[in-house]
Amino acid sequence: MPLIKICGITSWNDAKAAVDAGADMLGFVCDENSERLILPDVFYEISSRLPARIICVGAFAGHTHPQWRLASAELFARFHQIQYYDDAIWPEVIRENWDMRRKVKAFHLTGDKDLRTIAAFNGLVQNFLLNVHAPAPAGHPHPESYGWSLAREVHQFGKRIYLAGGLTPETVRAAVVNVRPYAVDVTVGVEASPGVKDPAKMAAFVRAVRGEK
Ligand SMILES: O=C(O)c1ccccc1N[C@@H]1O[C@H](COP(=O)(O)O)[C@@H](O)[C@H]1O
Repeated sequence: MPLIKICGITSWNDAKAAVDAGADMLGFVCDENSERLILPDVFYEISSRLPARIICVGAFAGHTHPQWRLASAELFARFHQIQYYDDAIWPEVIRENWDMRRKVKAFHLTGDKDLRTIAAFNGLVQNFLLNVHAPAPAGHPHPESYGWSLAREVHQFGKRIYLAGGLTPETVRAAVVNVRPYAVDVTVGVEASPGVKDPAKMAAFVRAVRGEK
């Protein structure tokens, strides 16, 4: 069974609902342009109240909020993992101190060419997050699962694969069966509105991952 990461948590109510639904990992977005930005003091408060089993992931892409750029090593230590796209502006404290086993390199997987980019990171991190949004070539026999078949090819690198990209309670079971990821990662598919989670959608997502009705 893959681990379940619910990303874009912005409040204690949403964090609690995600935990109650059965999430294993919670993602906290540090990008100042995201509708799901969380500030350090709110993250501190939420992370202080979470059960010990929950893995906290800091999500970095683009313009890291100034408060996060200046945040202390002690606060960053509350992130069990850091997930990052190449365009992320790194806080100094992460650049210098982070263990590769706790880094999750995120990629947009849009086609075959991205597999070569991913190969170049093979020796650098142990976890790959694949944000799959790959339109199938014209006439492809299985357009609905083309992106997942690309994601499956990434297993050749022997990394932990975190599968993301438009997953919903309706699609996640097929994604799990197709790709067999280490973890699934969802944001928009379990939201009521941008930055606000829907408890019923989170519960349905978890049931679907587990293959329950
Ligand atoms: O969702 C954001 O705003 C965000 C901002 C910065 C880094 C990561 C972010 N979210 C990640 O987006 C993918 C796909 O999520 P979705 O389910 O397709 O909405 C996922 O990895 C999130 O962690």
